[in-house]
Amino acid sequence: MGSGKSTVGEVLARRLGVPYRDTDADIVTAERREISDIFIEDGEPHFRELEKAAVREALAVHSGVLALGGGAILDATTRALLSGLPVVYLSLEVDEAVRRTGLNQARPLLAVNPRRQWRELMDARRPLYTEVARTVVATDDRTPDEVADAILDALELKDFPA
Ligand SMILES: Nc1ncnc2c1ncn2[C@@H]1O[C@H](COP(=O)(O)OP(=O)(O)O)[C@@H](O)[C@H]1O
Ligand SMILES: O=C(O)C1=C[C@@H](OP(=O)(O)O)[C@@H](O)[C@H](O)C1
Ligand SMILES: [Mg+2]
Repeated sequence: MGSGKSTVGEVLARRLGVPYRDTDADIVTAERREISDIFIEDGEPHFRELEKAAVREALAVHSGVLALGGGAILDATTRALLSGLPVVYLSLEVDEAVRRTGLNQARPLLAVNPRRQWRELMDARRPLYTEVARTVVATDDRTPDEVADAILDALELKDFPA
């Protein structure tokens, strides 16, 4: 959360001239309610089911850049679907994560004590991100454009689509 998946995903897709899609946005559109409302009204397990289906659907029909929500990789089926794809793990440190997500109530998992919550989530998830990612790109001192550049470098796509 806050590493810039949604922001950089869009920049990257534009650079590559391919479509962009974000599974959180897909869920919001399909449900006609915000992610935070889904968490409040139906709980996190229900959100995770919606998320798993949204990722499966997007991977089946979308070709381009896909931004996932930060917790999507908690699901083993999702991790299996991602294996072999050029998955990028956008990393960042806690100070910058809190600066970026700050007082934003859109992320229900960070609504109370964001610094501690973010650290705990990351400690649990880091091994899963590392497991599914082809490459890790640090985002702390980079603008979204610079992060997109670093991704293109890391995936050796600088000359795409030539
Ligand atoms: N490289 C960056 N530098 C500074 N701010 C950023 C950067 N990437 C994203 N942001 C900002 O951080 C917030 C979270 O970005 P977002 O793309 O929603 O992250 P994610 O989808 O990983 O949760 C947004 O306000 C966005 O404008
Ligand atoms: O990390 C998480 O568990 C979540 C991250 C969010 O997406 P971003 O990573 O795009 O903020 C969103 O899917 C939801 O609030 C849960
Ligand atoms: Mg996002």
